[in-house]
Amino acid sequence: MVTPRSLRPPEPHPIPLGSLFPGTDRPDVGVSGITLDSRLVQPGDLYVALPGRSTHGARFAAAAVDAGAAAVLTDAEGAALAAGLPAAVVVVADPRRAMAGAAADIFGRPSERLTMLAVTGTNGKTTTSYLLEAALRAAGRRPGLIGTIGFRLDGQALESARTTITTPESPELQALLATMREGGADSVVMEVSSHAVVLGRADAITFDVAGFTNFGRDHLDFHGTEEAYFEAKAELFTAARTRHAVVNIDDPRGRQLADRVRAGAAVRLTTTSLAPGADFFPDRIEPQTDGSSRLVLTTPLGQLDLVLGLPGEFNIANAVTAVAMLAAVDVDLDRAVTGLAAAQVPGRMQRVDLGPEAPTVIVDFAHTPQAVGSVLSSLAGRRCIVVLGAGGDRDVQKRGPIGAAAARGAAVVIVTDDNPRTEEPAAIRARVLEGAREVATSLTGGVEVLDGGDRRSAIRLALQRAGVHDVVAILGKGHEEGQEVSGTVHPFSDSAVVEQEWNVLNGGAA
Ligand SMILES: CC(=O)N[C@H]1[C@@H](OP(=O)(O)OP(=O)(O)OC[C@H]2O[C@@H](n3ccc(=O)[nH]c3=O)[C@H](O)[C@@H]2O)O[C@H](CO)[C@@H](O)[C@@H]1O[C@H](C)C(=O)N[C@@H](C)C(=O)N[C@H](CCC(=O)O)C(=O)O
Ligand SMILES: Nc1ncnc2c1ncn2[C@@H]1O[C@H](COP(=O)(O)OP(=O)(O)OP(=O)(O)O)[C@@H](O)[C@H]1O
Ligand SMILES: N[C@H](CCC[C@H](N)C(=O)O)C(=O)O
Repeated sequence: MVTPRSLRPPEPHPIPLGSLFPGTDRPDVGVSGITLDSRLVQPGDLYVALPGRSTHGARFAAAAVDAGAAAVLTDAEGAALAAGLPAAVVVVADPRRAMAGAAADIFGRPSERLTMLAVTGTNGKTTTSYLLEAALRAAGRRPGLIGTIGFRLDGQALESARTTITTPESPELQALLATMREGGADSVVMEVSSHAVVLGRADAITFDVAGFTNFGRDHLDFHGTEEAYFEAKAELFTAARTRHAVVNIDDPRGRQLADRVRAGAAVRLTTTSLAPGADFFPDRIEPQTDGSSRLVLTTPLGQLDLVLGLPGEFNIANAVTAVAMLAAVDVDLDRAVTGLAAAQVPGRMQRVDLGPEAPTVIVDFAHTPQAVGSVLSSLAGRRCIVVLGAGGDRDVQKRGPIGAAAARGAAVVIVTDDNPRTEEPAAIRARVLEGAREVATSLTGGVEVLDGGDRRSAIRLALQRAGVHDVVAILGKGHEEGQEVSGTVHPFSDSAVVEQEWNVLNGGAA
């Protein structure tokens, strides 16, 4: 079977172009779908020709029309490029913003018939979304899930080719919401990245609740400054975008956001924290030997007992945020929290079991300095060997701090490649190594910092160096099943490579 690049509801319902753009000179043209990629055009689509970083989508308008596009939406520059096309052309000042409204209308405004829950924050979006999904299902709801790992309906993966994009562009997003609604979803949990807010991907949706997990260093390549990055996230908590804000106030940006929402008085506010002083916080945390925790939460609705299967204090914070979001949309909490005991997230604090004679191996998606720090502090108490790098074509300023966070939390730091993309792998490693070495030389404990070369070799080295009582933490790629090098994605799964290299080290076949 060919995996579809994007999902659409099976029965298109054409609507007149004039109902989308009342000023158009071709109001009767019927439009039954929408896309911003000429390669994905289906007959009857509105092709949105957007200006991009490398080219203008209008250069592909002729190909889109050949593929059956009924109309083209673009800006003035695009209109000049698309002049003479045998299709209706609608010209607006900001086609990206217009696209979101048109996508919602074309697919029947599905979000208005769903309970919509958004999660944003530098780290924890995917984890919190999975916790929400598990809890909603335990409460008898049928949730859709949209995020970095993919799309799911009621716990089952939907078949669709994926990149690592967290929040799809509005045409794909609205089509997905409609597909989920037609598939019986009553609610949708989605990750909303800061890119998505700036690029208007989730415009035309008013969420019932939006949750804020935390704020740290990432994506300065896209946003330019930390302030702009914060403002992008804060925008999700305005009345045009959500009815209720659930804000974790454990970091200064969370407190700033909560103050702002409170002062604005247009959006209901619930605060969460790991400590007293918020509406929802854990009153008691009892760690269990298997990594799970028994929690008693204080909430405005009374005390709530629950078991959280995911290890790590930061996951307790994610769980508290999830519970407060469920309360905000009136889900039966006593039933919902029973789903949190068994909830798992692929590639997040994932244990790779190599047997009783082997070190403990953890695969985790930590790819920010803050996430690396949280994971390593959750493993404190045991000698830890960490394997990590940083992605190419992403925020260069986080590379040194990622190395530094690793050196602060581990006994041995093995620096390797993440997804180098179009960059020279050794140059990326050099920045991470530099950050790690700076910290290592300032510490008295004798942290060892090594250049592990390619990822397979680095994993092998870590396993060679680890004793049975040690922990090997392989960070940055989590659930990813490929490694992108110079435009090609090579199959690569950290957990599978760990198993292969362990077998080889123990005399077996790869
Ligand atoms: C760097 C970046 O943000 N790029 C976005 C941008 O692409 P671009 O400007 O490079 O586009 P371009 O290549 O110049 O092409 C211009 C237009 O022509 C179209 N085109 C191009 C070629 C063709 O044959 N046919 C065609 O129609 C393209 O679809 C595009 O609309 O416009 C595209 C569509 O408009 C976006 O999908 C794309 O996101 C890319 C895929 C991306 O990687 N984004 C990342 C950075 C991202 O969004 N990340 C966030 C953050 C996750 C987190 O929090 O960790 C996310 O939500 O995933
Ligand atoms: N609340 C948290 N605080 C700090 N670190 C966290 C938190 N939650 C998760 N992490 C760390 O961040 C990593 C990524 O977590 P997760 O995938 O849930 O975040 P995300 O926001 O969805 O990331 P991305 O935006 O890249 O998809 C985890 O593997 C873990 O190491
Ligand atoms: N959503 C994040 C994921 C990063 C994952 C890491 N493995 C990398 O490739 O940098 C990004 O696109 O920046």
